[in-house]
Amino acid sequence: MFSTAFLDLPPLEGAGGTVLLPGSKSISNRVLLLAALSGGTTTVHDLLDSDDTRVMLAALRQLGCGVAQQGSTVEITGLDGQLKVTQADLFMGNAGTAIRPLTAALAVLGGDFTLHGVPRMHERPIGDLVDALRQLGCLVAYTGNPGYPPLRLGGQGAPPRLHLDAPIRVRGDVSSQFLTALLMALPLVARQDVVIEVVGELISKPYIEITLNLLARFGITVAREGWQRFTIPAGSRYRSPGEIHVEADASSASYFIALGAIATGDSGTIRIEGVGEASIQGDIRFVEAARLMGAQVAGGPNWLEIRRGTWPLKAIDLDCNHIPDAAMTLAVMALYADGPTTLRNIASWRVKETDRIAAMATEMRKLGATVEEGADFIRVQPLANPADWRAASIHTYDDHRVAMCFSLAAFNPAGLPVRVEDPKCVAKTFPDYFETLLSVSHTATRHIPVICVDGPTASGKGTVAVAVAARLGYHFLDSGAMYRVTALAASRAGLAIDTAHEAAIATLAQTLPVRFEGGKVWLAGDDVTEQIRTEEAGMNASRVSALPSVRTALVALQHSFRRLPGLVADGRDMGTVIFPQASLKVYLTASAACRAERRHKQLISKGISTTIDSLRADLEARDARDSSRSVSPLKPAQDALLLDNSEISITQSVDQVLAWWEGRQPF
Ligand SMILES: Nc1ncnc2c1ncn2[C@@H]1O[C@H](COP(=O)(O)OP(=O)(O)OP(=O)(O)O)[C@@H](O)[C@H]1O
Ligand SMILES: Nc1ccn([C@@H]2O[C@H](COP(=O)(O)O)[C@@H](O)[C@H]2O)c(=O)n1
Repeated sequence: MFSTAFLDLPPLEGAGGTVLLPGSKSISNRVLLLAALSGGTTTVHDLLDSDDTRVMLAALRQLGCGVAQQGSTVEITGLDGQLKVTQADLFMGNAGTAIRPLTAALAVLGGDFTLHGVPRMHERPIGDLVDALRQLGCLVAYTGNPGYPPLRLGGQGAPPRLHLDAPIRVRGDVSSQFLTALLMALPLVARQDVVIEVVGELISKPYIEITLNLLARFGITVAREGWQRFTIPAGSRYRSPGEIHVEADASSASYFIALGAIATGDSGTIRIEGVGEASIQGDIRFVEAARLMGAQVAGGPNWLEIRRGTWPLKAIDLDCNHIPDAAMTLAVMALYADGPTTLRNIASWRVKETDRIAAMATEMRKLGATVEEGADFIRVQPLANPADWRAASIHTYDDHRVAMCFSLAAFNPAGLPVRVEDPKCVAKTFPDYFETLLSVSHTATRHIPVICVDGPTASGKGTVAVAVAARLGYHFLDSGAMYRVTALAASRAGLAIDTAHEAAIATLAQTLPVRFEGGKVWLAGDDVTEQIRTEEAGMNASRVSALPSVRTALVALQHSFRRLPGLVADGRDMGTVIFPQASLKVYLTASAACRAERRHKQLISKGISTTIDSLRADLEARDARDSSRSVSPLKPAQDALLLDNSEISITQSVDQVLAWWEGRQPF
């Protein structure tokens, strides 16, 4: 997951490949609660691992359920319809799919519970559910603003006396989650037939279909008359199915369906696995909307394949009540359409993680689009000409879907980058979204930004480059380590490091079995991280690096680090030879005395005893060889910015490099 303050997506062009999507949030949290309310143990496979499911799992543990997790498989040992713990303070984060059904289930079971969440959760309405629960006879109190969490349930010792004779009326026109909550809670008390009547036009019916489908898997068959009246039969009782698989998330699929429709088709198709035409999720109908806009979509029961069809995409005017979450993706697709697109019946967007109608309109305007918004609709004019597009920094409102949708703007025909602020907000449903997107996206190499940090020995290049890469979410190339590993491989092969063995060492370098993983360096299965860090290894690296054929042999390996979303490379010739077109080149230096002192401290801290004088002599000898060799000598690139950090801290050095970088961004 990218935990950086922002993620700069370079302009993207093509896309192709297979994506495995995380489990559906709606199904995951429903299944967890149903398993918790059932008796015995339910093994849940392919569970989504996200903020919202973690909130639900934490609550279930607090309530006394058994929870054993291994990867994406979780075993829930349920409560069999009886509370084990009758008092708890439950943190619900911003998970609507957790707070609503838990409120209903705990309210009908009795006990004394408080449920609260993050500030945005306290702005999300729950009044219609509370009204329905109060009709039933449950004790529910608002401890903050009326109509919104936090809530206190019960608190009077004895379980509530429920009035089940009359139909329980609940509004269905704000959120379908209130009806879902009742449908999941009332089987716990169905000593007689329990009837729920929906007041107003029920929105988001497909989510109710998911609820009914899953209830059936757990032994509850609800009788339904249209979408207005639901009856839970007397004697209903939760029965665990033993094992259950969670489908991949159909709304997460929408970004990749859109990707297939937008990205140039040369790179092939986008294949989505884990969800397909047999999905029980309503958002699978996003496929129909994408086809209307021109996407070519083929599919099987649990897979989809998408490629670009009509281009530009076709503008649509669509009632999106059946796909409220996935419809946000259509709004960004509309930027690539041949006319204005209107998405209607989306009032529920206003009460989601943020006011999504306002958020989408505001952020699309930053990209240059003309957007009209109403209480329950949004109309987007396409950005027909490349010149209409603007590079924008997209605010994401702690809303995963805003972040994911706007990543698709990186395919703009103007070749502009897009900044996504707070990219970790995708953790709500799809923690590895950006990694997945970038793994199937392509762009011209020249679009992938590179920052070069060159300079003499021990000037702090590695330290600064690693920190800059971490702040930007970029890859890191330690080119010196390649020369160090090559020298080690040569000595392991019994090759003296001299011109007589240049060809043999170059051959070795060309197929060097080196791997850089999690801060470690591996040579053919050996962890050589520490071994290559000695002063002797540095000196050998300097000798090997003076051999021209060895340098040539290592070029392709260094270029292979230039991957999306960007690279920070440290070495001696990053800016002069390896990445001469780099977007930013920094030549980092410090006085020899300062560098010798730093290296001394570094080695002493590792328990290696040495003297400052000998280190200074070594590093000056190394710099002299590196600067005077015939190929790729150490020197600042003509367009490098010089940074002498003798008198400044690591943090100041990093901030300076980032400030230079920011100064070159178009946002
Ligand atoms: N202002 C500073 N900027 C960067 N590094 C500093 C600074 N002050 C102290 N250091 C320390 O200097 C030491 C040398 O840094 P580092 O190993 O990153 O240098 P390098 O240039 O990559 O070395 P080499 O050329 O051997 O690869 C580290 O222990 C680092 O913490
Ligand atoms: N781009 C580079 C990087 C390194 N070298 C040589 O390798 C030696 C070790 O490098 P460190 O950065 O790990 O200290 C260095 O002294 C150079 O001789 C290089 O030539 N080009």
